Amino acid sequence: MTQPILIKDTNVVNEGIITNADVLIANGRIQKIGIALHQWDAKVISGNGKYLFPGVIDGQVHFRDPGLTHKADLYTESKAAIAGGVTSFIDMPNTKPNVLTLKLWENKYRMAAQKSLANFGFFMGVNADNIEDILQMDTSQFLAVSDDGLYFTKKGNLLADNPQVMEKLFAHCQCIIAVHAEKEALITANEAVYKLQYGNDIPFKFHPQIRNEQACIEATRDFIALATKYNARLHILHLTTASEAQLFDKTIPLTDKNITTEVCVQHLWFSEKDYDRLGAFIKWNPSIKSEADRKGLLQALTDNHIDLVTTDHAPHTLEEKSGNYFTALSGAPMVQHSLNIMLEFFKQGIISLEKIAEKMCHNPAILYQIENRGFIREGYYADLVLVDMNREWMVSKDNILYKCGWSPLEGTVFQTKVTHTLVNGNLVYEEGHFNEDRKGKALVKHNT
Ligand SMILES: NC(=O)N[C@@H](CC(=O)O)C(=O)O
Repeated sequence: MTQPILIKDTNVVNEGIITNADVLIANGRIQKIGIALHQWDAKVISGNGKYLFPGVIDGQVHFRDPGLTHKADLYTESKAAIAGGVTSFIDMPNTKPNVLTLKLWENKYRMAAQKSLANFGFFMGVNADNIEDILQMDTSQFLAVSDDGLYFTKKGNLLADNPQVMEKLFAHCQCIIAVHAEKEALITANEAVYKLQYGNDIPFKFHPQIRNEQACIEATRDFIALATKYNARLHILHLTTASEAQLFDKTIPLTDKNITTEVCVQHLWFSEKDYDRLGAFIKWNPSIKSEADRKGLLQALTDNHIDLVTTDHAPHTLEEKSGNYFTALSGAPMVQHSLNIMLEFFKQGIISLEKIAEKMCHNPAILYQIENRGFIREGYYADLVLVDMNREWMVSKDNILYKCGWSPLEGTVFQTKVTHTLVNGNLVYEEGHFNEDRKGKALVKHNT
């Protein structure tokens, strides 16, 4: 039995409102939300002046375990996540080997149960190599299948570039199909044009012209058409252009949507103007695009064209990020700072706290049908984040927890700070200190 925890006198941000309340936690769950609660044997945490959010659920991360653990692993990255208020994550299949079989997928759950401090779920990988096997399986057991990142190991194997594979998958898959929507053929043609002029040393600022809007929107349009044809459940990962966002219906409630999408914090935070300063550090796929796209994506998020905020946390070592346009790997770490970024937008008057909770906590739980998480409700798991809304700090090497040890945000001053993070009712993070006794749990999919 662990000691109960009583968070006193805090501002609870949940389901569209902010209320002043106490929250009592025992046996891993939220026992009671109310006024002037008492519990004689509880550890009391003052929430006075602070804001309590449901733990963030990051719907897209690359924690690199197994096989790529020189740059990240389930322990290091889950720890970084928790320091940033992320209590659950769903990890992508482009680990080594790629997660293309049931055995490898189950193995990831076994590993995470030993190593991860946060709760975990795993995408099942799907591409041209394993499509027949996938369709023999009960796909409803997966939170989702995804092709994300798999093209790194075998170029040209993106779903968007394999019409026959796509048709089969969309016709038969019984779970969410989460896709990386970029047309590789267009990108390769653009690369060739810039290569003629610059050789291998194409300046990074041309990344959005190479991995351009057209490559994204054409792929996104095709995926939507296919999902509509088969009435399939499609989720487009990491949207990067304002025009794509308009393809998604903002009027349908999330529970009724068959076609959903997300945006990553980096595409809300950085834009084209940052390439000169940060170069390869902000080379992502899909690319960081124009300032108009950045603003358009923020607008599309607040007006509900976009359903989720994720990170696509994709760490690489500094060595892997050095080199020329072609050799510097795409992706960067983000999971420790995503809530901070969104709270900075709140400070700028762009988004409300309630909307942040909706897009980062409630909606991932609804979209991936995650049982008893994502909300501050009696009986739900106590995955909670307490935030001091007025504490400045600067991202620097000595507070970055990623195994790769760097962030494109170094030098950024945030005005808010996570002070406490609870996972399954355990106080795993408190003012810079970790309690690593308890590991995270597998996310469970509910049946409705
Ligand atoms: N997003 C990235 O730029 N990189 C991802 C792969 C991917 O999502 O394409 C990675 O795994 O490094």
